[in-house]
Amino acid sequence: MDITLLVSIIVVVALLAVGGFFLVRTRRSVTPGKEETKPEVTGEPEEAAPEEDRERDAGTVGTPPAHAPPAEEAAPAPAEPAAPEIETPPPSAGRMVRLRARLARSQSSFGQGLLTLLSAKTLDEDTWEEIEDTLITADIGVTSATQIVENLRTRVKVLGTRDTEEVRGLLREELLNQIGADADRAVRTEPHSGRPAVIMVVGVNGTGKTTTTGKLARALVGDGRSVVLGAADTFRAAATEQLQTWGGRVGAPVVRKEEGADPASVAFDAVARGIEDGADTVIIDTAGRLHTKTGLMDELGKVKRVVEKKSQVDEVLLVLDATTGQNGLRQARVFAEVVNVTGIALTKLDGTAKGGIIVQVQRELGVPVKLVGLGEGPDDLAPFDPEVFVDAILG
Ligand SMILES: Nc1nc2c(ncn2[C@@H]2O[C@H](COP(=O)(O)OP(=O)(O)OP(=O)(O)O)[C@@H](O)[C@H]2O)c(=O)[nH]1
Repeated sequence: MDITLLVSIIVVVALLAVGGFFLVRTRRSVTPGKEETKPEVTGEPEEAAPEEDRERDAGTVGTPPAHAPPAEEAAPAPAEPAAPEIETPPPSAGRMVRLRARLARSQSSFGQGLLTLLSAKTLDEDTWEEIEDTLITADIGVTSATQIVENLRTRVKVLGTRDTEEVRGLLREELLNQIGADADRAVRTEPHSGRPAVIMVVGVNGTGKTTTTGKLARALVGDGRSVVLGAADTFRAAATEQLQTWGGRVGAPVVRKEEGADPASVAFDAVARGIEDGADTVIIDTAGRLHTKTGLMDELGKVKRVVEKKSQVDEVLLVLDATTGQNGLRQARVFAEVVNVTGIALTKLDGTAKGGIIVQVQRELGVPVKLVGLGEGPDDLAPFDPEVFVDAILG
């Protein structure tokens, strides 16, 4: 082979090899760059293909690109928040019967204990003492417990029998006597002289005032009444919100002011609003206050006096927590001195077996228990019915 031809072939092969090498390098150097910028489904594309745009508009392509407006911006302006749905609460009649099972759950152990003791073969001194202790443990109070035992002893002796049904009947009568089956327990909610009835709700912190105010408003609305609520617990902002929620659910207007406002002025305005609206009942929720704090108790007296410049106060409901026992009694005494309590709302009776507090608090204050709270549900407040109560105790 000609040397020139051989050299030419070598040069051509060398050129081809070098060219091929650069071609491969260039490709390699482009590919990773593309990989860095190319979006994955959730990445950021340089420019979306029209098809992709349509898909994105339809919301079918993953996360939107960072430079694209967020979905919320693109979406039409949100509609006005829907007005809360006004509920139609059930009427108050027969509530305690409906809640009897709950009452039986919390109170019947005490009733069953009494019945077992009374049905014992021999009713000796020790057994009678045990009966008295059982009554005292249920917070019925020593005076009432002694009276019940004395009466039962006499009647059992006279009757000469201890048939279970008869014993049950005797105990039922004695308990009803102590509770007072004939007391006037109606909450004064009726409008009069062209004005709404005015109810003030008072008590120490956490007893359930706001909840009871809300539940009572619901029950009244359920009975076909119109109600205005006064959020005079200006001390605790959450209480106003809580009351607003209760009112909103049943369409009852709530008169409120900023946190720390003068509670007397809120109460006054609420009554004025009630009169203006021709409402049936105005219920004023007041701040929880310790009965031991003179300043706070004076303030409560002032709230009542200021309201009375506008209208008489028909009902002062003292809310007592049934689980606090003797302490509740002490609170009741002090409140009664300051604001002339006319009725008691005994809450949380579902959480204690000490239902006997009803007897004691009425005896101490001479004021009837008018309402009982039997749970946290919106309709778990009932007008107090002594017979249903005693029957729940005795099972
Ligand atoms: N189990 C039960 N809980 C109740 C009852 N009544 C109220 N409560 C609960 O008691 C707690 C306190 O109720 P509120 O109404 O906030 O008490 P308040 O007296 O207004 O409280 P302050 O404004 O702090 O004085 C809440 O968790 C209520 O749900 C009842 O009858 N049974």
